[in-house]
Amino acid sequence: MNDRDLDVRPITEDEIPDWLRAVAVGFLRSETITEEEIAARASGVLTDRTVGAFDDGRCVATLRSFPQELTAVGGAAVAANAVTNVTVSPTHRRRGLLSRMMARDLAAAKERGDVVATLIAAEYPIYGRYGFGPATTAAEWTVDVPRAGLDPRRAGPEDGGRIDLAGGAEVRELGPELHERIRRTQHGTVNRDARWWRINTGELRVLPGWKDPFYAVYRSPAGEVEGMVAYTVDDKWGDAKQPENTATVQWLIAAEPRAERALWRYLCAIDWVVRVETGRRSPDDLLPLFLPDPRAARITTRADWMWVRILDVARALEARGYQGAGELVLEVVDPAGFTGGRYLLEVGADGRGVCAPTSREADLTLDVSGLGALWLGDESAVRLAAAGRVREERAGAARLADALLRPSRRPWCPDSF
Ligand SMILES: CC(=O)SCCNC(=O)CCNC(=O)[C@H](O)C(C)(C)COP(=O)(O)OP(=O)(O)OC[C@H]1O[C@@H](n2cnc3c(N)ncnc32)[C@H](O)[C@@H]1OP(=O)(O)O
Repeated sequence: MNDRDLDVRPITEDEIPDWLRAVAVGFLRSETITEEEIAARASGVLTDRTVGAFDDGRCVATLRSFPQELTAVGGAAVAANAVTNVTVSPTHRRRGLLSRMMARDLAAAKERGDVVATLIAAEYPIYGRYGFGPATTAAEWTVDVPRAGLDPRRAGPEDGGRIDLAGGAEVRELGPELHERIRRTQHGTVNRDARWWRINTGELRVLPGWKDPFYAVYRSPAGEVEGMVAYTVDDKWGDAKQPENTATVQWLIAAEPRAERALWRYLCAIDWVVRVETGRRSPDDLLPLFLPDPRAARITTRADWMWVRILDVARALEARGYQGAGELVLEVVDPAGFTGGRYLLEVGADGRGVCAPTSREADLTLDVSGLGALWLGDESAVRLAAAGRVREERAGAARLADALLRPSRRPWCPDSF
């Protein structure tokens, strides 16, 4: 059969198990997955947004999307089309199946009125061609606890707050409200639905090998829940029978810096723990500043994390907040035809922007993927201009773009999806 004749189409309920097996093949896990896993994963599949390619009845390519809310700079949530489970079986690679699935999914998102599409890229070179740009950076830190300079006699938070261990059910009860508060202030975060909390507290097992983490909750002096962490600890002993355990953070969220500080210090003060692995944080995370010796916290992994594809330039630029006031004309090149054109962005003294098509001369010309990289403020227009990825049509325009677009803190997307 010619590949062009392979059907790329939404799957039916009956096809979900085959489709899930194809995902497992594409991600090099195994072709056999348990009935329990199929049942748990199937509950998250929206069949009308789940496509597959079928060859002789066998599913050989997969992609699905789901509705998501992404926090823009300034705290507003925009409607995002989150793309995930992208695979093409090794037998059918490089014949255009991903391009066909992606074109279809992005067109549907545009039609629906989503402002952006998002994804976590397995490999850097895959998604730029579809207009996605790397929009957040993930930094994983390792804390060398004995070098951090913390007082080993310390008993707990010095600020009058307290830390309690919690069970999964309590996390499902307290976590969603806390996270909702946090995501309205942190650009780059995405919503966590009830399913996320069930999966991440082990109530819904989508992958084999779940190990119950410890959960700790920080309450402020007034008794308000302000922070939460999930972490596991390994079991390692040195030759001289000294404990050498590593605490690995699954996720740590905090509504206030004091909660963040208390939780990091709590982790660094657990007896036996000599190393704390932080999991995905922002490169400008506060963690090192909470330690007497900040050099004890090193970034050990750093890479692009969430990618953003702008589907509607005007709405995306109006949804976010800005630093300072000014005007900028952007010529956005979008070969896929979703949102290309020349736009005038006018930012007022209140930090809000108005954006509309214009016939004025452009200040900057950039590909829509470049705008995706700039939109959450992680990337710099000056940097992209230096690398030839943004063209300055007027001297100083990239510097002006940075002054408007880059907030004082980096975006952070703690979640994988
Ligand atoms: C959001 C997520 O789910 S991320 C997970 C992505 N999935 C994986 O990494 C699993 C393993 N890999 C795969 O399943 C496949 O290789 C995929 C899905 C990445 C690509 O699927 P394919 O059907 O081979 O891609 P397709 O043939 O449509 O390629 C389109 C273009 O992208 C290029 N391309 C595709 N994958 C890659 C890659 N990994 N690296 C570099 N270029 C790539 C192709 O060369 C082609 O370029 P061209 O148009 O210049 O010729």
